[in-house]
This record gives sequence, C-alpha cells and structure tokens, in this order.
Amino acid sequence: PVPLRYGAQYTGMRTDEAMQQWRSHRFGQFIHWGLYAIPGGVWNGKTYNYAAEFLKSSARIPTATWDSLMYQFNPREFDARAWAKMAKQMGARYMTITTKHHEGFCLWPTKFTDFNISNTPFRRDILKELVDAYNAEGIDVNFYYSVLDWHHPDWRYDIKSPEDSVAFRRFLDFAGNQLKELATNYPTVKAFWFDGTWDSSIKKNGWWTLEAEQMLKSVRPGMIVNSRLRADDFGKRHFDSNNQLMGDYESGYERRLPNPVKDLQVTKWDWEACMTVPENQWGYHRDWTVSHVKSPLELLEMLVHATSMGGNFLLNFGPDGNGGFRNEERHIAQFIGKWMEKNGPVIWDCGYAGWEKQDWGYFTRKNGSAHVNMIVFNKPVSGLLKVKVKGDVKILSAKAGGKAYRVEEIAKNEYFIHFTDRKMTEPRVIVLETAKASEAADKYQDART
Ligand SMILES: COc1ccc([C@@H]2N[C@@H](C)[C@@H](O)[C@H]2O)cc1
Repeated sequence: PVPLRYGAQYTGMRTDEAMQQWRSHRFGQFIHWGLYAIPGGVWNGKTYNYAAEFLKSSARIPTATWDSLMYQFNPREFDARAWAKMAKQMGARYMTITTKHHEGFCLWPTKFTDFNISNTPFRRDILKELVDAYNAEGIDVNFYYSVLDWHHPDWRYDIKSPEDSVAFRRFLDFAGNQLKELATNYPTVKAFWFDGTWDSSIKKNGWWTLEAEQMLKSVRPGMIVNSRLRADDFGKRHFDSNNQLMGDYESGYERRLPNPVKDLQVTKWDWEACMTVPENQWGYHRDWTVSHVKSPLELLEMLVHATSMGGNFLLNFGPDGNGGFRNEERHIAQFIGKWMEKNGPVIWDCGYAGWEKQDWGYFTRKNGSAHVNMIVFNKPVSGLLKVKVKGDVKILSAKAGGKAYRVEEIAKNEYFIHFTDRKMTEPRVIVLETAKASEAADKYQDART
C-alpha cells in the first residue's frame, strides 16, 4: 500500500454505540433550506429548470444582489415542532439540515460571518429551534455543511498563485472555526454531512479535511463524518489511494442507489443514499411540473432497497421561503409513515440479509436474527416467490401477520413461497422463520456431471 498521511484512519465498520445508532436508524429526512427558498427557481419572471439551490449561478445573479435576499428572509410559518412531528410520523429516525449551503448563508448566528440568520428580519436561531424540536421527538439531528462558499471572498476553486494560497488558508481557518462553533454550540448533533468539496483547492489541501474531521471528533467523541469531506495526500476522494473508505460512511450515492446485484461491495461498509423528490431539486422550486416527481411508492421502494443493502436512505424536503412544505411532500410523509407504522420493524435496525436479490422485491434482516423479512413489491404471474437461501439454512415458515404462506422446497437451498394474495395495494411484508438445515436430513443428491 501507498504510505498516506491523510488517508483512511481505520478500516472496517465502526462498532461503537454512536455508529450503531446511526446505522440502525436507516431512514432520515434531509432538509434543504436557505435564501434560495425565497425565489424558488424563478428570477425576474423567468423559471430556471435547474436545481433551485443553484439559481444564483443558473441566472448569473451578482453576489451582492443574491446576498440581499437575506433582508427578505422572514419565514412566518416556520414551526420547528410541526416539522419534527411530520418527520416523526413519517418514520424518520434522523434529520440532516443544511446549516450552510453553497450560497454561504448561515442558518445559525455564527460569529464568523455577518451573512447569517441573526441579520435577517427573522433573527431567531433556526438551527437551535430545529435541533431542540427534533430531539424532543426522539429524532437525531445531523448537520449538512458546504465547504464551497459563494459568498466568502477568500473561497478559491483552485490554488493558482501565492495570493490564492494565502486567501484560501484564511478561508480554511474560517470554515474550521464555523465547524468548531457548530460542534460546540449544538452538543446533541450526531454527524456532519460535508458537501462542496470536489474543487481542486480542497483536493490540494487534504490535510485540512483530516484535521477538520479530527477536530470534530475531539470536540464531540463519537461524532460521525461522511466520506465526501475527505481528500487524501494525492487528492483522492471518498476512497483513498489504497482504496480504503475515508470518513465513517460512504456518501457517494446522490440521486441514485447501488445495484442490488452488481454493487454488493457496499454491504461491507456503512453508506447512505440521499434522494430528491423531483428529478433534481434539493431547494424549494415553485414549479414541480418541470420534471418527474417521484411517487410515495417509488420513494418507499428506495428506502427498502437501501435497507436491503445495509445502507441508510436520506429523503429530501425543501421548505419554501415561509417555512411551509409542499402538498406533495406532506402526502409522501403521510404515505410512508402509514406503511412504516405497520412495517417499521423490517427497516429500523435491519440490514443486508446476505441472500440473492429476487425479482419480487427485497430481503432485510435484523442483525443476527433467524428471521428474514421479504418485502414484496412485484407479484409474479406464477404467484410463486423464489427464495434462494445461503449456507446451512432451511425455511420453517412464511408469515404475514396471522396469515401463513405455503413454503415449498424445490431444490437444495431453493424454495417457492406460494403467494396467494389476490391484489396488492401496498408492499407486502412476509417474515421467514429459518433454522439450521444440518438439523434436518438432506434429501437431495448433487447431480454427477
Ligand atoms: C453537479 O454538481 C452538484 C453540486 C452540488 C450538489 C448539491 N449536493 C446535494 C446534496 C445538494 O445539496 C446539491 O445542491 C449537487 C450537484
């Protein structure tokens, strides 16, 4: 292996309580909220279809003009407790909030720039209100932080001169101060979700990314940091030059999920996929007709898909400039919440079952349990759900609530579950009870070939 100073600091999955808690949550609510929520993708009467939180660049708005949105930020409908209740009802176990997105506007009264909530008509510390309200509902709060900062004069996309180096050094000190401030002033925060770290300026300063992570973990032992922060000695990101995952979980799955057949490597480490409801809108956009809006069922399947591969699913909400959610978002929360109320136990504390993906849906398993969950999305014409078990396993029963399904052994380690449900109105959960096959006589001979 290549000797690295700023590469992965450990290999394998963390087994400490804080990481086990993060992993067991499985389902999180992402919230993108900032000045971009005020124009909502529309500027001077023109609708820009690109991501609403990028409107400043899509509409080529001068920084001074954009930054003056701060004087309009006054979300009258903002009610942190109502937001937290909606997330609780949805079945989310954690929430990740944009403390500062690329625009550089800070949702907390930071000491290190005036471009923050305390200088808006609203004035109140939104971050504190959110942390307190979500924690009161038993939901952990994590902080999204964009290192990329369009407002700060010392930000640099690349380091091309001694002046760039001096300025960017000041910038890194600014970012480090903000991170320490966040970790110190909001002591219940469990994880940092870094973004805006792909530019050459950061890749040339891998040392800072490791220092930032180590600072956060010294201020808050147990703190969790995503892989997207880190650049190693050679500017490699997420996985270092020895192909070792940096940070505590892989955060490369943005608006996409790992393939359940081809990407099984992800089951060896912690990871999280984050997802938009429209095709590509994180911040509030006034016009959702410009792209496909994912249905509640599509999003529920993604949550199950992520869990089935041992990962977390972070579903995004983009409140508008007044602090209200769209009807589509409320409906999604209500639909998923209804399903989670009954079936949360096959998501929370569950992960990869280790069995081969089948067409009808997904397997999940609670760590070490003899029960394997089937979440059926696609009822086959045959009505027969194929199950291939691994190792010394046999299936004793298949039950959905009080209803038992016939289990037919069709070959060694292969079964059909006779799925007699007439029509499906929602994904069906069937729990398989397994036992060691070695305790039962093996009645199959391998073919002599
Ligand atoms: C194509 O470049 C980007 C850059 C930043 C993003 C940001 N990451 C997501 C988690 C959102 O915050 C989005 O604005 C997305 C695409």
